[in-house]
Amino acid sequence: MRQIDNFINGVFLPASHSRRFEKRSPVDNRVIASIAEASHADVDMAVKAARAALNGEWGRLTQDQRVDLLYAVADEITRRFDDFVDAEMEDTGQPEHVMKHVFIPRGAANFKIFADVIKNVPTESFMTDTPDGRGALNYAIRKPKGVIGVISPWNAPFLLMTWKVGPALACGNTVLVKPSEETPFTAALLGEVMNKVGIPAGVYNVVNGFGPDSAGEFITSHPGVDAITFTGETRTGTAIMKAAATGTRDVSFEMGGKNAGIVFADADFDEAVNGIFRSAFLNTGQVCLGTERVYVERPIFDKFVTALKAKAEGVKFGRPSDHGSNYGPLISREHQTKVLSYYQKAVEEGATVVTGGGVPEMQGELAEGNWVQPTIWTGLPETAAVVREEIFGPCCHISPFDSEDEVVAKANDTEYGLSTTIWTTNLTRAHRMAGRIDVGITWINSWFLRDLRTAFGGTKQSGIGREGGVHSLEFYTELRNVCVKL
Ligand SMILES: NC(=O)C1=CN([C@@H]2O[C@H](COP(=O)(O)OP(=O)(O)OC[C@H]3O[C@@H](n4cnc5c(N)ncnc54)[C@H](O)[C@@H]3O)[C@@H](O)[C@H]2O)C=CC1
Ligand SMILES: O=C(O)/C=C/C=C(\O)C(=O)O
Repeated sequence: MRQIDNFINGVFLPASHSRRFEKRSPVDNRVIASIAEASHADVDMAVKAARAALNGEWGRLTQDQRVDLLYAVADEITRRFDDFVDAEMEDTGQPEHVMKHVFIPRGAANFKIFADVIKNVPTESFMTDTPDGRGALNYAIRKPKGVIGVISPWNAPFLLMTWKVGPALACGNTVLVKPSEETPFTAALLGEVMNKVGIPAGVYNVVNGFGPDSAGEFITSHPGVDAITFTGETRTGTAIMKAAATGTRDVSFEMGGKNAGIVFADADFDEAVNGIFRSAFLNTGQVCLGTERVYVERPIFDKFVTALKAKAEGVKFGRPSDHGSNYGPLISREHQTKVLSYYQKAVEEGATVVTGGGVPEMQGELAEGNWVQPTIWTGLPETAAVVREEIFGPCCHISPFDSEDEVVAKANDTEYGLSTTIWTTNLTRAHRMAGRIDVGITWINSWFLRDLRTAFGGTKQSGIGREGGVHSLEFYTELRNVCVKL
């Protein structure tokens, strides 16, 4: 059984009040780890360590030295690739191929890309006229914002945590990370990496625990934290925003979604089916960018539903490392209960259950895991709860549509605005649609195809701010203007 401690000032420490909590495996609900729950005093100690590093060795490094260290972090993650894959598989129960090809390589990339960005992105300068004709030069310099609170979720723990830590460190900040209580493993492993490559003590700190009245709230309400970056549920974002208002700290939020997938009759049919299958069911549907509302142009509606059903019924449930398995459980019993309550609600609302709707039959210890079937519904109005509310499970509702105006109106009729995926061979229409759908990220004939230089974030209740490439620099640095009279 793993013992996970907090990582403060370069040292793994148990909680000062000795409290610990259990971590269970999603595949069979066995207790697989004991986690130190950070106290208020631990968080305070971590904030002080982060501040001291900022004012000490870390703050004195040149940009080139910092960049070299971040490259070393990425290389060390790659050298310990199998450890990270194993830890994340154990934590989330998700298949090995997803860890190996998406989530863990992305963690390493998150350090490299922002090391490159900080090195290569210029700041602005202006030559300014003055009344005496001598002129002035204005130029901007970037300064780290300070101690950054990083609050991250459980669905892609390493990817989403490093997506914040990478740019924060590249910009010269120090961080205080609170991974989700459901998935603390890789944040702890990253502490070992930081020590190994020589990141100064206090730059990267991890405190474990829960949200309210625990490590999450202790971070967001701590006056020594200069800015907060959060990924998680919209209602948690609301609570964090209130906490951040004290001291008027800056926030960057990536939150929920109820994303639409749109398939036109002229789409490459097989590619569209595969694309929507991935977007609805990857990671057992626990992807903020995932598609829970699918709209298919009427002439191909029945054929599309049949094809997606066949793919959903082809998944192989099992442990991440089981040969031949390609489908994992939900993260927790609590989340399984939530998702199954929506499966029940869909039936009560009159849905046609095309496939799924329950729990697969699992053998032996696996029968105790948080499994649910990939589920497809049709026949519901746009007002149905399962069509409006984020479920965050492997399920989607499919409706037919007859016109572009109709589908744009339906796609936009939500409080969220994170992403959409559009499938068509008519690129003129695709570009037009991209301008009309109110989301932060539109994929055309693709989904979750990421270029880390691009702006990432949501409109409406899906987020505040953009991260990625230069946009991350806007959040993780203060731009200061210097005016020189010539
Ligand atoms: N827009 C995006 O990029 C993404 C959004 N998400 C969203 O995340 C959600 C799933 O993740 P969860 O971990 O369930 O989200 P959550 O909001 O329950 O928890 C996220 C983190 O916030 C912490 N937390 C909870 N209450 C807090 C409080 N009052 N103060 C400070 N910290 C607090 C939790 O302990 C956890 O570390 C979904 O809604 C999903 O859409 C997930 C991934 C990406
Ligand atoms: O690519 C990103 O930066 C964000 C990805 C989000 C997920 O992987 C997720 O929500 O699962």
